[in-house]
Amino acid sequence: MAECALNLASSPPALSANLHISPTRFSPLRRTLPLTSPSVAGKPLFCSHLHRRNSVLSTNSSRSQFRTKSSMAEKMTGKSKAEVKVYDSEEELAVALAKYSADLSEKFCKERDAFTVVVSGGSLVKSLRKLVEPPYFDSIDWSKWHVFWVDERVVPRDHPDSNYLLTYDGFLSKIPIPAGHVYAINDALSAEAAADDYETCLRHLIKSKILDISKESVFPKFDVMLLGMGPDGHVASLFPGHPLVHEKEKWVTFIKDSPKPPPNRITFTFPVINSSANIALAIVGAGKADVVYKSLGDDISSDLLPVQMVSPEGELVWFLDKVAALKL
Ligand SMILES: O=C(O)[C@H](O)[C@@H](O)[C@H](O)[C@H](O)COP(=O)(O)O
Repeated sequence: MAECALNLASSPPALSANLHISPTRFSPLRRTLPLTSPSVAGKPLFCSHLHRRNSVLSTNSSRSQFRTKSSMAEKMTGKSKAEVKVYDSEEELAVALAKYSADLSEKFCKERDAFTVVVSGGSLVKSLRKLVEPPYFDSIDWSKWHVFWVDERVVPRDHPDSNYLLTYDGFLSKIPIPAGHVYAINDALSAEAAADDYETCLRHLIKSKILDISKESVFPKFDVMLLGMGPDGHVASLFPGHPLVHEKEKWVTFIKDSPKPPPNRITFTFPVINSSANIALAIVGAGKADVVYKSLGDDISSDLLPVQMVSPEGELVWFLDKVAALKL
C-alpha cells in the first residue's frame, strides 16, 4: 500500500452581452502569520515513499503593498457562477492571483489548519511568482500548505518535461513549505501504477484529515485548484474529445495518448476537479483568445470543451490578461 509518500483596464476590452464589467479595486493585504518551523521544499513527498525533512529555505522579509485594478464580470458556466476578471497585463494578473491565493490560504489555515493547493503545469507556474514576494511571502503560513498536481507527465522528476521540476524551480524552491507536504508522483512507476498510487495517497490524506472530502460528491475536496488552460481548451490532462473527460469513478487516472507531449501522464478526473472548494483558471496570451471566446462568449456549441466542464462545488474565477480576453 502506498504511504503518501484586467488594470482597471484603462481601456477595458469590449465584452459580450452577457458579461457586465464593473470596476473593482483590490485592497492591499495586511496580515502577519509567523512561520512556525523553517523548513525546505527540497524534496517532494513521493507517494509511495514518505520522506520528511526539515531544513531552511531563503526568506524575504521586506513588505510592500500591492494595488491592482481589473474589470470583472459574472457568468454562468455549468453549475457554477463564474467570476471573470480581465487584467491589463500578465504582471497585474500575477499580482491578483497572489492575493487570491493568499486570502484563501488565510481562510483555510484558520478553518482547518491546513491548505490543500492543486497546481497545473504550463504558464500557471510563472503566474505564481508574486506569491514568493512581499507581502505574501511573509504573511502566508507555508507550513500549512499541501501541494498537489492536477496532472503530471510520467517522466523522471529531474526531466525537463516534469511538472514537479517546473513547479520546484519556479515556486516550491522559493518557499519554506515542509518537504513532506509536496506530493509528487512516484516516477518509478508506470502511468497506471502512478495514478493508482496517487489516488491511494489522497485516500490516506483524507483519513488523516489533511484533505477534505465532499459531502456532496464523496470525492476529495481540495481547498483550491490553480489551473491553466491549453489553446485547445484542455485542462489538467483532459483533452477535447478524449474519453477520459467522461470518467466518473476514478479520482486519478492515466493517459497514454496525450495529444500534448509527452504522451504518458496522470491526471485528476472531473469529479475530483469539480468537487473543489475553489478553482482559479489563469489564462494568458493572445494564443488563448479564440478558445476563451468560445468558452465564455455567446456562441454555445453542443460539444463542451474541457475548460467549459470546469464547474466546482465552490467558486470559479477566470483570471485573464487583456490579450486573452480580446475577443470577448
Ligand atoms: O502538464 C501539462 O501539460 C499542464 O498541466 C497543462 O494542463 C497546462 O496547464 C495547460 O496545457 C496550459 O499550459 P499553458 O498555460 O502553458 O498553455
